[in-house]
Amino acid sequence: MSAALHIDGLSHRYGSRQALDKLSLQVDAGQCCILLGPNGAGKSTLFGLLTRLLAVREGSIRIFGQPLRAQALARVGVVFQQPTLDLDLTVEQNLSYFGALQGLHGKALQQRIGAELERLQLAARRRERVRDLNGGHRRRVEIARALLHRPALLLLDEPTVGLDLPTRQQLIDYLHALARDEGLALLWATHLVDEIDPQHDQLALLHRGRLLASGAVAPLLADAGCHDLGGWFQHHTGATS
Ligand SMILES: Nc1ncnc2c1ncn2[C@@H]1O[C@H](COP(=O)(O)OP(=O)(O)OP(=O)(O)O)[C@@H](O)[C@H]1O
Repeated sequence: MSAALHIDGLSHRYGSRQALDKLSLQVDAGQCCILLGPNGAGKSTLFGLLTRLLAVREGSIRIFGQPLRAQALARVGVVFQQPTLDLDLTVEQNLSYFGALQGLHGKALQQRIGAELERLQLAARRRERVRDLNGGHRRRVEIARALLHRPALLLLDEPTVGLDLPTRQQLIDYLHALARDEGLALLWATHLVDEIDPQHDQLALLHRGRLLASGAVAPLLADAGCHDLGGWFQHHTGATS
């Protein structure tokens, strides 16, 4: 079976600045891959390439074995770093608009909206304007929207930025459960090691555009002679997480 996401030899430069350098990475169905990297590591550049905001000039990206075209992107959900909801529309209107773009209509669309809002404990907020929601609720609406068309691969670019600790923890648990219980493949960019589930997650450490290490947590720590992920991150990047 093809990997959910297969990246091979991917490079990208802005003028003379090499933002990504021959990155190869694979994420399988049911796997949560945490893409760790300090500021400027190349995480947003990678997300730009994965979502076709940037053109792939060197290397390749395949989604379930397909090249990165509209058909393959239909199986992908994305939560960008910056919120992209329309604040003057209600939760339902934001989701309806997006659902229609994904080819969902009528009863089926209403059912999908109801189901995702219910799962994220947002059903009571359905008719509220997004402007009236707090940051944690807005993020949950964005996640509901990204899952509306039942993607098999979910891309998350620092999804917990700006949230308080309890809200962050709820989201972290919810996202991990999507991989563990529902078989989604997740690629989740962050610079916070406390978002990692050391038992189940795969790690990919990006630094100055290059993949320094990847794999399961325990062998990576053992290889580097480190006892915890904070120390491991610092050992490789010189940065604190
Ligand atoms: N549009 C651009 N033009 C020129 N250089 C850029 C551009 N976007 C990013 N870069 C550079 O490319 C490198 C990778 O940046 P990128 O934003 O992908 O990193 P990041 O890991 O997402 O960082 P952050 O966590 O700060 O968002 C950095 O050196 C950055 O300065």
